[in-house]
Amino acid sequence: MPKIIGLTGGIGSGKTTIANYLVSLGFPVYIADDAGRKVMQETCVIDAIKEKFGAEIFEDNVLNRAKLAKIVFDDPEQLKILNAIVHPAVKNDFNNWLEQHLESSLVFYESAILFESGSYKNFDTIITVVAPLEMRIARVLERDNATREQVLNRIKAQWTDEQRISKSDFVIENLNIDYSTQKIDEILKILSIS
Ligand SMILES: CC(C)(COP(=O)(O)OP(=O)(O)OC[C@H]1O[C@@H](n2cnc3c(N)ncnc32)[C@H](O)[C@@H]1O)[C@@H](O)C(=O)NCCC(=O)NCCS
Ligand SMILES: Nc1ncnc2c1ncn2[C@@H]1O[C@H](COP(=O)(O)OP(=O)(O)OP(=O)(O)O)[C@@H](O)[C@H]1O
Repeated sequence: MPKIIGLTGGIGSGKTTIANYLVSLGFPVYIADDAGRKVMQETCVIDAIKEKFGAEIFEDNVLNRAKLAKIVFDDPEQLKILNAIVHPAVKNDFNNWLEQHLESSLVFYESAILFESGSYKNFDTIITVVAPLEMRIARVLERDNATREQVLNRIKAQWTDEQRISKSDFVIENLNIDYSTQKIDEILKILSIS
């Protein structure tokens, strides 16, 4: 059974960038955002979302993600409802994915909400990526063509870096990609020894 390493960090911290580096090294990495998108195309999940949020957030049976994002990131109670629908499906999807990687010694689970969702309890080690708040916001504004308010609403739905650091085994301050990849290399050496 592989050791499962959680990789987390707030929106715009750079965890997907670091996840891509791990993939380039040949490690199996499970990307929770991608899994979320995948399971949200399953009929049972679509039906549950329609029931709770209304069919009007779908156009030609395709979910308008921006419309749903507005609803759930403006109201924590609505986000809880959506999480309760999607997260169990992602957990099931991850277990199926893990079955494909039983021969690996190390696999990674990348998600912005490892702590918030409680899934960190299933992992041996947690690596958290951090960056100054304004740097994270600027990165997401550029990447997603989002508004500052939209980014801040997502940040409000997530733990703070201080909260994450207090429960992490390793912390990478991702100001510079070269430094971050060097830090990951150091962590990998420690993990492969332990
Ligand atoms: C509301 C949705 C449709 C918006 O989709 P959109 O394409 O705009 O965002 P995407 O899913 O790519 O997420 C982008 C980033 O938003 C943040 N975010 C997404 N979901 C959540 C959440 N439940 N809580 C806090 N932050 C979140 C994360 O930083 C994530 O990396 C989508 O985020 C969603 O379905 N979220 C609930 C399910 C979920 O938690 N998915 C993420 C991992 S399982
Ligand atoms: N050290 C860095 N220097 C400059 N830009 C960076 C750095 N790290 C990441 N980025 C860029 O910042 C943006 C956010 O990075 P990334 O997508 O990896 O964040 P994330 O933590 O996965 O965010 P999300 O929670 O939205 O998935 C991307 O456009 C990425 O290319």
